[in-house]
Amino acid sequence: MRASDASAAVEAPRLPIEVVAALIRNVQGQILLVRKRGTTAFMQPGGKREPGEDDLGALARELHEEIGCRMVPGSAVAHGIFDAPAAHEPGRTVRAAIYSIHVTGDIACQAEIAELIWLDPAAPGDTPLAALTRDVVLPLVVEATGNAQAR
Ligand SMILES: Nc1nc2c([nH]c(=O)n2[C@H]2C[C@H](O)[C@@H](COP(=O)(O)OP(=O)(O)OP(=O)(O)O)O2)c(=O)[nH]1
Repeated sequence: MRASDASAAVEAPRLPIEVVAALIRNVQGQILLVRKRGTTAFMQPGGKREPGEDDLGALARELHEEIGCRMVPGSAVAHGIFDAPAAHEPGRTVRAAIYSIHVTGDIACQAEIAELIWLDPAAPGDTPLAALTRDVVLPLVVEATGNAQAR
């Protein structure tokens, strides 16, 4: 390897891991989180887009693959795009387009999901959470809930 190649390898910026992520709430205001097989942190359902997919197409596919349910058409509300340290890949950043959505059908762990929980966003306790969920999603939900109660 030439010296210039070696330095390029060291200095090449690592692109963020781009995902779409779902914020799903029940009538009690709890949020749905999943834990993938072989991992410890709970996170938003979702994942990487496949070539040619738009955000909602990817989200609908990931939801069905991960938790078996369907996205209610027209229910998605975009919160924006947020960065956080990636949960499973040390040193990488995850860049997530986050959508609140409603779902229909039974919710149940599918192949790659080990566990799902409904978490009170105001009281996560010691639940192990991915950074995106802990530092972005929970504050989003708590702020939105506070604003709604203040009205
Ligand atoms: N879905 C999701 N991924 C997250 C969150 N937080 C976070 O760091 N990630 C990271 C973990 C992974 O590095 C990456 C998602 O990759 P993944 O492998 O689960 O995506 P995928 O289901 O599309 O899987 P694959 O096609 O690569 O097999 O984003 C989150 O809240 N939801």
